[in-house]
Amino acid sequence: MKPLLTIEELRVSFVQYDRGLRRREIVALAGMDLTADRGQVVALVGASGAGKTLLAHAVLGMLPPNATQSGRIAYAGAPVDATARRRLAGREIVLLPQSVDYLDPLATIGRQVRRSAHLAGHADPRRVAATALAQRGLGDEVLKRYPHELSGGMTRRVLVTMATMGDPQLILADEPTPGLPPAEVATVLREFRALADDGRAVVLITHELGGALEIADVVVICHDGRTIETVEPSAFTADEGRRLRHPYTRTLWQALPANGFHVPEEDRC
Ligand SMILES: Nc1ncnc2c1ncn2[C@@H]1O[C@H](COP(=O)(O)OP(=O)(O)OP(=O)(O)O)[C@@H](O)[C@H]1O
Ligand code: NI
Repeated sequence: MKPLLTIEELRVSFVQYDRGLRRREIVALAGMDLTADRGQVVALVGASGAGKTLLAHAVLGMLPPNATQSGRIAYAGAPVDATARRRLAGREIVLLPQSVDYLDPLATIGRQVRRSAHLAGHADPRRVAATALAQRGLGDEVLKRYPHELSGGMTRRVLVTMATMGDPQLILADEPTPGLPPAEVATVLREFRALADDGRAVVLITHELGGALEIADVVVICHDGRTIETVEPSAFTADEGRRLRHPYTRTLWQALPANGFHVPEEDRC
C-alpha cells in the first residue's frame, strides 16, 4: 500500500518586483521530502522561516498567487492536482491553522462547532457538536462562550474538534501548542496521538521538539527550505545523538533539556 501522503522534492518560489520593474525570485522551499502513513504522527521541525507552513499550505493549495510550486505531492498514491484538491481539502485532508484567528470572535463556540458539524454532513449537528466537545473535556457550559472566554488550550481543543468533524484521514497541524502551559500541551499532543492511533495520519509542525519526541513515530527536520534529515525519535534520545548526521540536527539535540539547553546563537531571540 502506498503511504497516505508523499511529498518529494517540493519547491516553492515567489516572484517579487523591486522598485521599478526588476523581477526577483525568492526560493522559499528548495527540496522538501516528507512521507506520512496511516497510524503515524510525523513531526516536522525546523527554525522559524524554514518552510514548514509553506509545505502544509502547498498540500492544500493555499499558496499565494505569486508562488510557483514544483515537485510531487501524492495522496494515497495519486497526484494531488487542482481537481483532487477540490475533493480532498477540508474533507479528507484538513489543516489546523497556526493562527487561532480562524475562530469567529463574534459567534459562540456552540454555534461554530454546530456549523462545522452541519458542513460535515451530520444530521443532528447540535448533538454531534456537544458530544464531540465533551469527548475533549469541554462541557455544555463552553457552548455559550465566545472565543475570547476560552483558555489557549481550550481554544486548541475546539479547533481540533471542528477540524476533525468530517472524519479527515490526514491532519496537518501547524504549531498547535505555542504558549500553552505544559499540562495543556500534553493534552493536545495526546489528542494527535489518538487521532493517529485511530488510523489517520498526522503531520505535526512544531518548534517544541521535546513534546514531539514523546508522541511522534518519525521526525522530519528541515532547514532553509530543505528536508535535511528524517529519523526516528530515538535518534534524539539514545546513543548520545550520534545517529544524527546534519550539524543543524545536532544543534537541535543540544537544545534538548537533557543535553543542557544549549541554544545556538542564531536562534536566540
Ligand atoms: N507570500 C510570501 N512571499 C514571499 N516569501 C514568503 C511568503 N510566505 C512565506 N515566505 C517565506 O518562505 C519562508 C518559509 O516560510 P514559512 O512560513 O513556511 O516558515 P515556517 O517554517 O512555517 O516558520 P515559523 O516557524 O515561523 O512559522 C520564509 O523565509 C518566508 O519569509
Ligand atoms: Ni509556520
